[in-house]
Amino acid sequence: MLNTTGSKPMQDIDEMGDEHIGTSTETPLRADAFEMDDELKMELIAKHFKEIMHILGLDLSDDSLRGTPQRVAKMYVQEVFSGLDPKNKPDIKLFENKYRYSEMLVEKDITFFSNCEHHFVPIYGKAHVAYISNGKVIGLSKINRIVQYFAKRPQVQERLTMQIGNELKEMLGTEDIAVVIDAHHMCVSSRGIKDVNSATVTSYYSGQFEQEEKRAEFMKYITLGK
Ligand SMILES: Nc1nc2c(ncn2[C@@H]2O[C@H](COP(=O)(O)OP(=O)(O)OP(=O)(O)O)[C@@H](O)[C@H]2O)c(=O)[nH]1
Ligand SMILES: [Zn+2]
Repeated sequence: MLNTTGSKPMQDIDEMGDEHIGTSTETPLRADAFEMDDELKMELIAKHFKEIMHILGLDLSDDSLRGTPQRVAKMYVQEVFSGLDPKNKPDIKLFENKYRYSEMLVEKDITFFSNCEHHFVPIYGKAHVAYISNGKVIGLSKINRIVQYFAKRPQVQERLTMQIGNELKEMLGTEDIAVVIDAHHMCVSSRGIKDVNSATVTSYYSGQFEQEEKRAEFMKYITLGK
């Protein structure tokens, strides 16, 4: 579901901070989020980032700083926030479960890097995912790709966890999905409270994973060897 505040022109950035209380697990995007192409987005981000650097008092004629606005713009659009755009969603083909494998499949220790939407600093950690096939099987690397796609957005960990869970549920046509994310937020470690040791754990359980026994089995696998 798209945020309907997006009917405003993109230039109207002073009004982009409108309060919008959504109940969805979708990332709150403006309706016109993809009207600009990536080239124009990078050009405008670079322009505004240059302004931020200028306001901070940095000398943009310095050799090392001169290219930074363009580097940041490219990094935002093509790398760290590329998962905002559905055109970058991984193309995933499923297979028939011809082996009739009926136990859970666990893809664990998927390293990801995301960014906190409150401070725009990194969140990094591990995602552990499991599903029980309802006839369809997914290539292993595609599970990692789904995690990376949703991580490459400004995020809160709860939403990241649910977006991965919901996507797998829909794609695989099974209710039986588990996602656990164990992550560090640099907004907690490098600033603010500056706690370098705490970690945040979130989970998504549906279908058979709502049973204590299945969760315990999943937990056993993700802690194997630790
Ligand atoms: N629930 C949740 N909170 C997050 C996440 N990432 C960051 N936060 C928190 O979002 C909150 C934002 O609080 P504010 O009080 O508006 O921000 P702040 O003044 O920078 O707060 P401090 O970090 O305590 O200095 C902070 O407590 C962050 O730790 C996340 O993924 N999930
Ligand atoms: Zn933060």
